[in-house]
Amino acid sequence: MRPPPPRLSAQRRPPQPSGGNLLAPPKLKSPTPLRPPPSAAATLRGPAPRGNAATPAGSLTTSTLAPTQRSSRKVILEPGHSPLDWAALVSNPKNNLRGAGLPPNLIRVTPSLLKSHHGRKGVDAWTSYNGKVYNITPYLPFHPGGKGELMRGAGKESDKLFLEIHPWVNWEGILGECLVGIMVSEHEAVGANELDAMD
Ligand code: HEM
Repeated sequence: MRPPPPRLSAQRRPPQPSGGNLLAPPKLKSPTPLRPPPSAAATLRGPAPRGNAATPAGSLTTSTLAPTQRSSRKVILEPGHSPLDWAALVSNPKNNLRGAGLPPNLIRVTPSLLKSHHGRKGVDAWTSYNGKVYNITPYLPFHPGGKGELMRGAGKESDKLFLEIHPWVNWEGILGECLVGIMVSEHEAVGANELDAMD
């Protein structure tokens, strides 16, 4: 038979689970004060992954991956190329981030036109995502994964690569100002290459 637990005044003692004589850990109010507010850069990304009670949304302190699988492939960006610097660049309408020599309207881009924008020999690098074509050249020095990684999508469709690596990144939020046009099949680009002119 167990000895009776030490007597404590009923007022001072929190309710105990039956059979337990350990004091409950102090209760934290809410996790919010422990977390810093989201950075301006974070607002350019998509919504934070949703968590559950064990892994609250936004908590990145735990991972189910082995340490070797977790190593980040982010690069150190040159000074002046932070996400905030990019945000400042895109917010200035004087910066033409679509590239020189394009009409103000969106253009029709055939697979061969996309392929010709490979990013070499002074030619801008274009890539497509969800059927839209973007000039990625101005974003190259700002890409947190490095220029080389981003260039893997140059001259071709990037949907698969992008979604494999960071499906949470808000593509349109970051590259919206670099939108060049939309993908069409090879024979659809007839006449003037301006979308308005067709309708
Ligand atoms: C060919 C396409 C792309 C490839 C192969 C690629 C590759 C990568 C890699 C390897 C990283 C580092 C991930 C890590 O280990 O933390 C990264 C990070 C990142 N990339 Fe890309 N990327 C591509 C396209 C893009 C595009 C088009 C954007 C913008 C619209 C973008 C925005 C970002 C951002 C914001 C991060 C940081 C992610 C974070 O902090 O969680 N990437 N990328």
